[in-house]
Amino acid sequence: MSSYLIRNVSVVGAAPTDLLIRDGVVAETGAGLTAPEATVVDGTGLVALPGLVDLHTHLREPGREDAETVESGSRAAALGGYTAVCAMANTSPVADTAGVVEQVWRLGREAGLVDVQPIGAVTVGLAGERLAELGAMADSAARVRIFSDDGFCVADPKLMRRALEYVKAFDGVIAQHAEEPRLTEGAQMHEGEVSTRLGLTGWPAVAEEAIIARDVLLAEHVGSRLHVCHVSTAGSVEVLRQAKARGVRVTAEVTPHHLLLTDGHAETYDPVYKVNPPLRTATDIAALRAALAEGVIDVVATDHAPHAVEDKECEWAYARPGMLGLETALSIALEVFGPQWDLIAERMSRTPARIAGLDRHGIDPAPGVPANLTLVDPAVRRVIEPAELASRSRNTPYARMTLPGRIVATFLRGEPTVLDGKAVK
Ligand SMILES: NC(=O)N[C@@H](CC(=O)O)C(=O)O
Ligand SMILES: [Zn+2]
Ligand SMILES: [Zn+2]
Repeated sequence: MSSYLIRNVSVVGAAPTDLLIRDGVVAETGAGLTAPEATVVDGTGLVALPGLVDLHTHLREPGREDAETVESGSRAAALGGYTAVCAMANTSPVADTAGVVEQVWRLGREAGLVDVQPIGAVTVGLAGERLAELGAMADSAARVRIFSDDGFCVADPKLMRRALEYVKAFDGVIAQHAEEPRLTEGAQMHEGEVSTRLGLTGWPAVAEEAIIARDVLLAEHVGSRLHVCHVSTAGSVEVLRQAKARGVRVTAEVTPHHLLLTDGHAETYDPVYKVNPPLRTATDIAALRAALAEGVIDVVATDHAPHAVEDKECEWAYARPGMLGLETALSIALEVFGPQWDLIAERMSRTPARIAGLDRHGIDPAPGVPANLTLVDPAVRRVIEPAELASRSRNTPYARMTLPGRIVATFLRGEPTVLDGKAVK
């Protein structure tokens, strides 16, 4: 195995030091280290973070390899500073058996660019009718601990209760896409002033908040772990705040786009802004930012949702919801929060690693720690060019925007997956 000496780097915002990476771990830290055999990386002006961990990634394989593969999504993740991603189950076939989650896990190992941790479906075929083989997925080589029907809500409260009870045995967690389907029939965007003006059917905030309120009560009742996907409204934040104050075992995520973009973008009728849950208002954004800073929302998760051109570049009503996220998430975090490195490490690495049970990730670089880390240049501002993204899809809402921060290098188990801002393989 090769060794790397990163010189003069700031670890999570602290005073610059050297980091020696050898045999897959951080071997030494300190000023003026020497290691003649090591490849030297100049870390001057760079910040080292524990490798980012994404709790919510759509990799599209198996089934929609034209939109993304485990390999292309892994490369996008590494370029975005990630060392681990949790792959959502809404593939084709659905990841609802030990066989499919093992296939995704194996493809992740073969690509070797990030650790791919499959998420298992809660119900067979995401149909919301009967529980999938949760135990078999947990016992498989993929060791699934997060289960989600993401894309759909587990709307039936009895099924949700049984799923929460079932995963308690192995400290699993149910990640809920909170959307009461009866309240969002035909919905095209956030229900509010803009939807009224445009005459588009609205997706009301209460459709999300009602499910979160129900689910925190269910999680409390059975003493199990709930994770809420892509929280998007100020009202949801209040429900979560109260539940956490009561000691309910609930965690929550917010996406970069819900921290930055409003429903006003729908006025362009550009389907790149169509997403589930929909972009909300400036008031919601302010509440989500405050909640993330306080810890009422635990993590930033990308909900990276690649879609092929024909599914996205069409009339708004027919376009699939979802947007890319992996290659821009850190830049959006910097845009929104500035160089609050400890907050960024906490919300994008340490806490998501803990929620996913990925015990070799989310640990700040220090002697003896697995060398899963990323180097960020916060001084660079870059223009986002969709054609330059590693994702197979192009549906970024940040096209031609200038954003702060660039990932210079990413290391997975001591080997670079990204160097000089470029994927190594
Ligand atoms: N977020 C989205 O708008 N779309 C996701 C599904 C989901 O996260 O609900 C997708 O799979 O495309
Ligand atoms: Zn979802
Ligand atoms: Zn999703």
